[in-house]
Amino acid sequence: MLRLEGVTVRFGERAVLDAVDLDVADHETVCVLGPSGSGKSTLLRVVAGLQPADAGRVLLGGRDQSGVPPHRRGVGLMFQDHQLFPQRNVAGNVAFGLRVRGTGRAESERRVAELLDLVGLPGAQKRAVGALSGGEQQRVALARALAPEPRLLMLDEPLGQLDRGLRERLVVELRGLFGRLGTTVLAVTHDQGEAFALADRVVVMRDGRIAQAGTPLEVWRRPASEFVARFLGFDNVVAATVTGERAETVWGALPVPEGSARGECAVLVRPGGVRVVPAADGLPCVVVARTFRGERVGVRLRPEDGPEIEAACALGAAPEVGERVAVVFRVEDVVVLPQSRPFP
Ligand SMILES: Nc1ncnc2c1ncn2[C@@H]1O[C@H](COP(=O)(O)OP(=O)(O)OP(=O)(O)O)[C@@H](O)[C@H]1O
Repeated sequence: MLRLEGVTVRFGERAVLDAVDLDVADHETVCVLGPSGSGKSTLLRVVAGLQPADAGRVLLGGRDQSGVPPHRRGVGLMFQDHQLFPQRNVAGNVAFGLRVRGTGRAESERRVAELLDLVGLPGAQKRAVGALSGGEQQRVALARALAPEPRLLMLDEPLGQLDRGLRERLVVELRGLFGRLGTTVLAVTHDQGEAFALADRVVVMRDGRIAQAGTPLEVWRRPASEFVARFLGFDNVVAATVTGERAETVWGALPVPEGSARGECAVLVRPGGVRVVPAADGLPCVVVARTFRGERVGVRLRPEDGPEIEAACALGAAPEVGERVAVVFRVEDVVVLPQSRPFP
């Protein structure tokens, strides 16, 4: 459906997109994740035809899009601030793209009603957009983007402005909706929770390049680099030398999965794999903080040497601040990070 081949965009000396290759299959939802300034919006703008590429090609349905203006690409765009037309009511907003295409009045009304049902706002045609809540406006913007039946729907921080509860609900609804419609979606977000919940595949960007692409589970289980691991919120990362089934680190010898590549690297331990044990049996640490995280307590531990360690403990089992404990590491939660490009 969509293919980017070596797409590069430069602003002055700086490559904001640096030889990006990306494929999006029919009916697939791909979420592009990355810190501010990593080039996510620029990627969408290039695909939409709003930003020319300095090198490389964008293909839609196998056709090179160079020279094809935005309105002829058949892509729908929904921006962060959803830019509804304030002087039009809900129906006027949703029907906008249909009118531009010359759809007749009766057909347009039918389609607007159908789309409003779809986004959970049945009968809202006559409501003024200014009187809608943030979440309702977001749904209207989505209905408007879907109305011309774009072959590719692109969303830029689609839920950025909304509060957490509403975002979590809408993500679930969107995923269901895209599945039912068979829409192909390329979305951009800086929120990993949102990307993981929405996407079939996530693409993590760093400085205009793809740092990792994979299913949410693959990326979560096996971050490809220290950058990706830290971006996903994993901070238990330490320099290591893998010598076989062990990795030598400043925290002592850590067990590593069978077949891990030997040599210098960084190693991540997920907090769930840090177990607090009786003091004689592991790496001695002092508890420096406890953070309540719902069913678990995040316990911050300071070893004698090396970076602090975060453990996720069961509610009743979390040690108190100031306590002296020891920790051991579960091999299932140890990940050898093959690319050790320094962070940040
Ligand atoms: N028209 C422009 N002229 C010069 N620099 C630009 C232009 N557009 C974007 N940039 C720069 O390119 C970089 C990437 O911008 P982009 O908006 O693609 O990042 P982003 O990952 O979407 O960030 P955010 O999450 O903050 O929206 C930024 O450093 C930005 O300042």
